[in-house]
Amino acid sequence: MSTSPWSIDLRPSTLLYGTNLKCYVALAVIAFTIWWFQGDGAVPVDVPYFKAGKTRWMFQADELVRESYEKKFKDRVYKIKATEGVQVLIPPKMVAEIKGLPEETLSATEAVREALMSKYTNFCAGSHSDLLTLLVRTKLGQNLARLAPVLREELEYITSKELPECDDWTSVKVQPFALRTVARLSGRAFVGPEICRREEWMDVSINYAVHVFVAVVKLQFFPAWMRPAAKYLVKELGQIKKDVSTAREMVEPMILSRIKAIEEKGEKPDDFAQWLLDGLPEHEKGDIQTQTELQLILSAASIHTTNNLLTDCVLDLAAHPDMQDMLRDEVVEILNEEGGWDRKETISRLKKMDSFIKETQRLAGNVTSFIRKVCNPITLSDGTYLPVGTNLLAPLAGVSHDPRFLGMMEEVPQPGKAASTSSERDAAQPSKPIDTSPVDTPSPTDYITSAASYSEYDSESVSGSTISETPSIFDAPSVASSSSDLSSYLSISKHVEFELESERTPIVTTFDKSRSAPLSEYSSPSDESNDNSEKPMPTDAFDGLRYYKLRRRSQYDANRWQFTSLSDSNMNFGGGKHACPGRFFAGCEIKTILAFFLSRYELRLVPGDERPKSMTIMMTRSPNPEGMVQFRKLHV
Ligand code: HEM
Repeated sequence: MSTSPWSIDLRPSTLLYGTNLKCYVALAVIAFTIWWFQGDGAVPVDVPYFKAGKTRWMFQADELVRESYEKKFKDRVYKIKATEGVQVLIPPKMVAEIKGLPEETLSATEAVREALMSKYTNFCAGSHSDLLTLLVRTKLGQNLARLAPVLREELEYITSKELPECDDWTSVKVQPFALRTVARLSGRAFVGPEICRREEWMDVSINYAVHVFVAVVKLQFFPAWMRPAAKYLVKELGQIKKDVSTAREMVEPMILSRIKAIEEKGEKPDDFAQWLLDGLPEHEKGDIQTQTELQLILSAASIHTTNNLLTDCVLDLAAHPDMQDMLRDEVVEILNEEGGWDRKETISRLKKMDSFIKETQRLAGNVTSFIRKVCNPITLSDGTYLPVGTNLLAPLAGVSHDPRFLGMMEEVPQPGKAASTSSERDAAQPSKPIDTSPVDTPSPTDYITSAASYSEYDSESVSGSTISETPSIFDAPSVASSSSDLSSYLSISKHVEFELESERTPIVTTFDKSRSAPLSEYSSPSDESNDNSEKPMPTDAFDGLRYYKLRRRSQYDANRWQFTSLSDSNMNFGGGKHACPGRFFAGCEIKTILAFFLSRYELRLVPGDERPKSMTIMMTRSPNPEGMVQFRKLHV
């Protein structure tokens, strides 16, 4: 019998009936009570508490984080009791201090492993995580131009099959359609056309992440010491294993035939599966299990994140018909030019759309970001001591409404002196910036970093955010663990360095007034946005051109406020070495889909409805899966 994701499937299944139902309820109550009273098991961190019940964290984390940030703490470090244990929230200026710390001191991998309970869910790229990230950032990022027409082809295919005709206004449930669309397009880039159109692939690539998430939520109801036994009550753990074996059945013949084709004809397809095969050390090329698991992890990292944003964009388009007209004009002008869809720079020229997507993400994006675990003690510049085991988060839901970080105020809090680690203190060295990479140096106006230093063109095509983020062989000991692995890794690494070098624009290191010169590209007198509405709207309002207007201010701003730019106050893609390497692909995918919709349909909310509200479960905010929008074919 199918149960809701919240129920626990106890065997035998008859347990759910008759007197056994009482037993089930009793067990659920016991589990809930234990969960409620269980200690958080967290290390003591001497910072103020924002008092709130765990259930608030569970169902209203967005309001909770925003309230705690806005009403009380803003630039101070504080903590909240969460279902995952006590979480320490750090403001942007502290993120700036610590984001460059090495993995041995501040670990993203450990934090994710713990948050996703890898011990039980097996969700972990393990020693291949650096390779996975490197390939996404470089090979996938650099091939966006080649992929764009392929993605469009896949989009035409799925739309023709799954979107109704829409000759007149037709209601469409946005989230499920968008999810299948993103899964199909991503699948095309990840595993190629043979597999991506198979329904079984669609199913596992979407549901593997769902099963991991639900398993984690269920396991959280049990204290850590009960989980080794409680895992038998969580049916999703079994589904995860099944997903891997179903995926393996598809991946295995593909990999084997590719290895054969390379040997016999030297033929190579152009997709992630091939880049991964090329990137793995020789003795792992036949390791089908690893390649299957990495494909599922890649799908989990990319499909739901991209779909959530795409769905929110479609809902915002329907709620703002004026934006539709403006974006459609831009799309028609740029994409309808000769070869528009196929040209390398086309997608990056959709600057109003870029702004619109970024604004949607600001208001509907993550509740928190920068999930990290302290592995060596850190002392922040304000004296806060973070012991080993501290769980860190950035309070994104609060920061994203703070006018100081949206170019609306001149004065922003200055970064403090940098954090120090225990080894530095032990050596009695004076406090010095730990994150010494020039591009990661906070600017005086905001803690802007990394990708903001790349031009739009480079961001779209290079897919690198900072030089310091380009992994060196020294960053990847696990990949380069033997001499043959080393040469294999080196060959990727050299290739990558070369490509980055050749496409990179000069890195801007410190804030320079000359960069504030008005940007002629954005200053056309005929431009409808070059009017008295240059000022962004208040931060609670949806202003689709907010970032477009900011980008018009100077070359510096043109880079700083792109969808893919990172900063310590705009952390929807995280920050530092682990910042999302797939954001360029996500941007390309979303722009391609929105441009396609806009050039063929008009959209509106269902008459009488408001824009469907997002839902939050713990740190995850997602669009309402029932949310409807009406589509109608444009008659041009
Ligand atoms: C709108 C869509 C997306 C959002 C909002 C998003 C967000 C994030 C965030 C917040 C992180 C953690 C960064 C940190 O801790 O500093 C991350 C990491 C990651 N993302 Fe994305 N992501 C998106 C799309 C994608 C796509 C399309 C891919 C792959 C094609 C991808 C691949 C990854 C990978 C591999 C990591 C791990 C990086 C590492 O640990 O080094 N993401 N993403």
